[in-house]
Order: sequence, then structure tokens, then C-alpha cells
Amino acid sequence: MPLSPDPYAALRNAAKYVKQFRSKTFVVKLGGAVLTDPRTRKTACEQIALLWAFSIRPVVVHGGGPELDALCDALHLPIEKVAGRRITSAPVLDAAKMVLAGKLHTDLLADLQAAGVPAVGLSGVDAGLIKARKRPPVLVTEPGETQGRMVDYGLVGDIESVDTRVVEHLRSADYVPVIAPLSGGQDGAVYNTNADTVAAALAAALHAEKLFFMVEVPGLLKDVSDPSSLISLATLSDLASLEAEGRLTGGMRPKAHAMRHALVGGVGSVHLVSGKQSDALLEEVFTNEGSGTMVVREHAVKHGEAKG
Ligand SMILES: Nc1ncnc2c1ncn2[C@@H]1O[C@H](COP(=O)(O)OP(=O)(O)O)[C@@H](O)[C@H]1O
Ligand SMILES: CC(=O)N[C@@H](CCC(=O)OP(=O)(O)O)C(=O)O
Repeated sequence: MPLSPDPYAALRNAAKYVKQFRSKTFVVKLGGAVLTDPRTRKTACEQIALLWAFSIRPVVVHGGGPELDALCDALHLPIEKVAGRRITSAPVLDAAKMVLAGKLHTDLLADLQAAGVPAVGLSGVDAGLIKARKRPPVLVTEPGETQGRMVDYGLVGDIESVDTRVVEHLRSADYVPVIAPLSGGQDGAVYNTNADTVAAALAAALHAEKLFFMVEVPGLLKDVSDPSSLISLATLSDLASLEAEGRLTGGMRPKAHAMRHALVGGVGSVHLVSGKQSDALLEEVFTNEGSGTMVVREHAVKHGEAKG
């Protein structure tokens, strides 16, 4: 969607945000659905390149769930997810390394390079960036269920610490870090960690201004089956109500948890934007109305006011 019919008015309006966000850290998490389609991946990279050109400092975290599903399928490995997180056996973890720190990661780096972003790839294992411990069996209650059940997620890591030094080091030399969602444990262990969780922990540790989730849908929806039910602005308590009403399912559950973690951890705002609709990220950053959902701790911004 064009910013405005008057290009100079659009430019003046965008300039206000360019000034406001110069040198600020934006963590951008690219979801699996956006990455799987080469066209949407390329469009996402071009938008990140524009943020970079405007002196915003992006840090990219990527998922890759659908591509990992495809490899598991090809290898006849089970695909089991509970509350949006994968049950990860040793062979599934090997497949995760191949996809998340391998093919998908490299293809994303190549697209970012092509868009003019000096991207450098890391996983959470590099330089102890994301340290985790194996998640113990936990009680999980799915929406619609009255009773929870104990779930052993296997080789899934719960984040214990984030050491941002390698990220800061790259940023001080003007590189853009691109992080795959694997984490390191004791004695050389490697764990699979949900990419939303990694993005939120990193955004909090870097004191990011904003955290973006680029997803398949237009943003947070009141009714997941109705794309027109977009919620443009939400608080943490709105998020809790939606969750209690069972309106957040599948991958939106770890995302809701991640949004909460980031906001409580000091990130200014969290945004859900479409990775399918062209320029949705730019529209969310550089226009008053935005394109997706902005989530804030509490209502300092009233409906109808600028989102930026
Ligand atoms: N209330 C909701 N609003 C928007 N999306 C929702 C909602 N509840 C569940 N979802 C689902 O969550 C998905 C996003 O999570 P996920 O599949 O993990 O995305 P990604 O892997 O791309 O980050 C959406 O595509 C949608 O199917
Ligand atoms: C533990 C866990 O669930 N890990 C995720 C990591 C990838 C991911 O999060 O990818 P998306 O962002 O595309 O969902 C997985 O195995 O699918």
C-alpha cells in the first residue's frame, strides 16, 4: 500500500520516524512461513535493507519450522509439536542443525547480502550467545483442554543467559548479525530453542527499541480464521485476555510468551507484521497507522494516535 497519495507528505511523515529511530536497535524475527517462499524472503530482506539504509540497527533472528518439518518428513522423522514447540529427539535435533544453521540460514544470508545488508550468520551456540538448559518435562494445557498433560520436549533448551558480546562486536564493525535458533548447554550440548523465544531474549538483552515478528497473517487477530479481525494496538493485559479466551493457538502461544518476556524485559514495543503483504514492515515503522499489531506494556498510546 502506498504511504500517501502525496509523495512529499509521505516523505515528511516518514522523516519524523527516520529521525526518531536513527541508531536504535530493532530485532526482526523472520518466521518460517516468510522464509520458505523465496519471494517473501527476498521482500523481507529488502525491507530490512531499507531500515539499515536509514541508520536503524537491525538484528535478525530467523525461524524455519516449515522447512524443518519438510526435512523431518523426507527423513521419516516424527513431527510432533505441543503448544507451538517441537518435541526434539536426537535425530530431529540433527535435522534442526541442518536446516536452521545450514541451508535456510545460508539462503537468508545470501538474500540479505543481495539486498545490500552486510549480514553475518551465527547461531545461539556461537561464542556462548544463547546458553540454555534442557527443558524438564512440563505440564501443558492446550486451548480447549480442561486438564493439562506432562510433556517431555526432549532436546529443547530453556534459555538461561544471553551473552551479547559477539553481537555487539559485529555491530561495532557495522555488520548485521543473523541468528539461528539453536542454543548451547553444558558439556557441549546443543538444544533446539523456539525462534520467538530467542528473539525476545535477545531483544531484551540488547535493550532493543522494537521487536518485530514477521508472520504469515496480517498481525494479531481476534479470530484467527478472519484476517479482517486485525487488532491494531494491544496491551499485555489484552494479550492475556485473548489467551484466556483460547484465541491464541499453535505458534502464537510461544509468540505471546515471547512478547510478554520482551516487554517486561524493557523492549519499547513489539510488533506483529505480515511477511506476505509487501512493505508491511516499512508501513509499520514509518507510518502513523502502521500495518499490523503493536503490543505495548500498557496504554500510553491511545487508539487513533500515531503508532511509531
Ligand atoms: N489470534 C491469532 N492471531 C494471529 N495468528 C494466530 C492467532 N492464533 C494462532 N495464530 C497462528 O499463529 C501463526 C503464527 O505463528 P507461527 O506459525 O509460529 O509463525 P512463524 O513460524 O511464521 O513465526 C499464524 O500464522 C496463525 O496461524
Ligand atoms: C523448540 C522449537 O519449537 N523450535 C523450533 C525452532 C524453529 C522455529 O522456531 O521456527 P518458526 O519461527 O518458523 O516457528 C522448531 O523446531 O520448529
